[in-house]
Amino acid sequence: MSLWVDKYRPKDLSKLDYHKDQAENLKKLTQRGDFPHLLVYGPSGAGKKTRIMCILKDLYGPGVERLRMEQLNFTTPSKKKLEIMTVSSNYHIEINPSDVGIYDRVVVMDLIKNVAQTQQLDVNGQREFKVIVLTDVDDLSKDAQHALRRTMEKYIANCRLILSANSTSRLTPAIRSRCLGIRVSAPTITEIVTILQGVCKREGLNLPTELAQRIAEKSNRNLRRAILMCEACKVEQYPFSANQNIAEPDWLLFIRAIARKISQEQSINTLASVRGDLYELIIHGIPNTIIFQTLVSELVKNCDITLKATIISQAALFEHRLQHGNKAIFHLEAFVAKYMYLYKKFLEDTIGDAF
Ligand SMILES: Nc1ncnc2c1ncn2[C@@H]1O[C@H](COP(=O)(O)OP(=O)(O)OP(=O)(O)O)[C@@H](O)[C@H]1O
Repeated sequence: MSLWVDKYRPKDLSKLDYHKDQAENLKKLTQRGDFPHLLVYGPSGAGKKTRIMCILKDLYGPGVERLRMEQLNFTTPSKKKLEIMTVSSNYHIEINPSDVGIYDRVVVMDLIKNVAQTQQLDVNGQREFKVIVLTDVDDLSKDAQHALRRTMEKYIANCRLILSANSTSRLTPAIRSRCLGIRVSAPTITEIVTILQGVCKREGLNLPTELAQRIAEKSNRNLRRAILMCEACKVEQYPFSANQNIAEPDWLLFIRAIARKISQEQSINTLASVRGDLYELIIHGIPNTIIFQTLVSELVKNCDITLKATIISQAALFEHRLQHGNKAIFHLEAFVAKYMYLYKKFLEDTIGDAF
C-alpha cells in the first residue's frame, strides 16, 4: 500500500495540475533534438521532483520509471572511502551530493565523469545523452560548484544535468548562467484545495471544502505536506467533518514547544535545555534551514511589530551564517541567545516606560 503522495503523483507533463503553461513549454523542450542543462528551483513540496520525473519520461519513455537503488563508492584524494546512495534507471541517475558533506566535490566530479564515459545500457535509447539529476544543489560547497561548472562544460556532449534547488541565491552565477532556469513556485491555496479534493475523489471519499481549505492553509503551501495531512485526517476520522482536528507533523509541534519555552523564560537554563532540543531535531534529520525558519516564524508570533523587525533582520544574519558555516548547532543556539537578549530587553524597556 503506498501513501497518497506517491500513489497520486502525476506521471506525465500533460497530467500536471498546475503551472500548466510551463508544462506545455517543457513538452516543447523535450521534443526538440537538443536539450539544455536545467535548473529547477522552488520551495519544498512545490512539485520540482514530480516535474523532473515527467520531463524524463517525456524524453525516454516509461523505462525511466523502472528504478533501482544502488550504493556508489568514491575515494577522496586523502584515500577516505565514501558511500552514497543513488536512484537510477537505464537512462538517468539521481544523487544528492550534499549527503557526503564536505566531500561533495569528489562525488560531483567522479560521478559526471563516470556517467559520461560509460555507454548507455539501452543502446536503442532515443537520446544520445544520459541525464544526471543532482538534488539540493544549493547545499553544495563552493568548491563543488566550481567543479560542477567545469565538468558540465567538458561532458556536455554525453550528458545533461538537471539540478534541483530550493533557491538560486546560493548558486554561483557561473552555474546559473549555464542552465535553463525553471521556477516551480508553490501552488496556491485554491490549487491545493482542488488537488486534495481530486485525490479524495479517486479514493472514493468525500472531502468537505472547508476542511480542504483548512488543510491547505496549514500546509504553508507545501503540497506534499497538505496531501500527507489529508491522509492523516482520513486515518483519524472518516467520514470527515469540516472542523475536525488536523494532525500536524511531530517536528512542527516540537519546534512550537521550543518557541514557547524561549518566550516564557530567557535564562541560561532555558538556553541549555533548548540546545538539547535542537540537537534532538538535528539527530532526527530535520534540515537545519527548516528548523531555523520554523523557529523564527514561531518566535515572531509573540513579538510586537517593532521587535519583530529587529528579530527578522537578526534572523537574516544568523541564517546566512548557518548556510555558510559547518556546525549548525552553533548558529542555531547563537540565534536563540540573541533572541532571548532582545526579547528580555524589549520587555524591560516597555515595562520601564509604563511606570
Ligand atoms: N502537478 C501536481 N499535481 C498533483 N500533485 C502533485 C503535483 N506536483 C506534485 N504533486 C504532489 O506533491 C508531492 C510533492 O512534490 P515533489 O516531491 O515533486 O516536490 P519537491 O518540490 O520536489 O519537494 P522537495 O524539494 O521537498 O523534495 C508529490 O508527492 C505529489 O504527490
